[in-house]
Amino acid sequence: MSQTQQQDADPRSGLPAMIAVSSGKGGVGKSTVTVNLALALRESGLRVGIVDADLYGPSIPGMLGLSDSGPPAMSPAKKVIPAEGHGIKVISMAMLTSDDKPAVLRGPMVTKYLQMFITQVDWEGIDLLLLDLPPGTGDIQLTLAQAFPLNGAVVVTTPQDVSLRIVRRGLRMMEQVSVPIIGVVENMSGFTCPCCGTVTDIFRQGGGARIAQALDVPFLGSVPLDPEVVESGDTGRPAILSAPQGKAAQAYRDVASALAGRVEGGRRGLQTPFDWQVAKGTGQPAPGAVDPDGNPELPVAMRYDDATLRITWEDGAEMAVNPRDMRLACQCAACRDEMSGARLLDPATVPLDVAPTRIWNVGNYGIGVAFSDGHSSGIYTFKALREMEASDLEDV
Ligand SMILES: Nc1ncnc2c1ncn2[C@@H]1O[C@H](COP(=O)(O)OP(=O)(O)OP(=O)(O)O)[C@@H](O)[C@H]1O
Repeated sequence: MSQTQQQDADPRSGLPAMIAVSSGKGGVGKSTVTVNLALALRESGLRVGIVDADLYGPSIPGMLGLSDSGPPAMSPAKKVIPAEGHGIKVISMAMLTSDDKPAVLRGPMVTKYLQMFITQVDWEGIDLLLLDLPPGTGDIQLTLAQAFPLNGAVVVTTPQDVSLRIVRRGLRMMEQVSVPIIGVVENMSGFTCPCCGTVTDIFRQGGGARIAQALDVPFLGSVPLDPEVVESGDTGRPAILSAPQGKAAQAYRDVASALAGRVEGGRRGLQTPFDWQVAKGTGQPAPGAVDPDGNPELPVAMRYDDATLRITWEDGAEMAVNPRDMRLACQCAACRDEMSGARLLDPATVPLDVAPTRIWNVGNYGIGVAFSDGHSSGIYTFKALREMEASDLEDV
């Protein structure tokens, strides 16, 4: 297969919208929120899939009654067919390993599995993929945020004030890789009495809303602590289905509609993913809207003419980038010494008319560029690109 053919078959293109569900620490009910949200969104007409990205502690199949689904089958197009429980398609490490064989994976394998879960699974027809992340802010979270253009992240927390610091860490990580925070969900907020339905606050109430306010992100709603939720999770029939009129089910529906509203209204910048074959003139990313109060480090349009890459930023600023300056500014390990930052690339080896042949998005925070001199390992963050405008370029 030629390089061009490979590029045409970019497995990231045509992916559904993706939302990560994360939490600063384990046991706050993130997976339970994920399955119930998926079902609530399905009730509202969306076709939803779940990627159980908690490779070391997969729990989604059990919650959807799929504990014995066995290894997944392959489609004629050689894609993995996800299992389906209560109308929700799901892929999980639990389907690939048996219970008594825990997944022991080193970093590169983690990346490989996550990429496989997203690009090698038949998600055809799915509108929205929820990614149930493992708790915390480690490798898996970063890999996903960097490799795929996540539309946003939902952070699940419990009401106690002590969660604030932990949630803040999670939000910062998402911020660093430009994944927008869709909002905070407070779980186990108040206890619902199974006899009379009265809600009693066990922890100090409203911690989730306070966290959201303190960190200046939207609050999506609270889900009560409800024995029905535990029971239904254990039996593979989530609360939305087993007690559809219950307080918890109603709370999940409220969170789902707040989430859906924010996803639809919240798309900004260039439309991602994109894989722009600059040399062939195909796949140019569709532009987003300019907003004078917008993000100065978010590109909303890119075009290439007159041997110049022209970028429009959300704040309306226009920038013209010379492709050779861009090539010489490459920060990849082949072009820069990782320790000292000194340039390893000899400018004399870069043709004066070097041009980008292909530009693709890297997550939500940058672009990868393939140049006509054959170099394609550089990543240009939006922040670095915007700063190129002001910086003195090195002598060439
Ligand atoms: N609103 C709720 N009311 C009562 N119990 C709940 C609620 N939400 C979750 N739980 C229970 O809390 C336990 C942990 O939930 P879950 O596995 O969803 O957490 P998690 O944050 O995904 O954990 P981890 O990331 O460590 O796997 C489960 O037994 C679940 O049934």
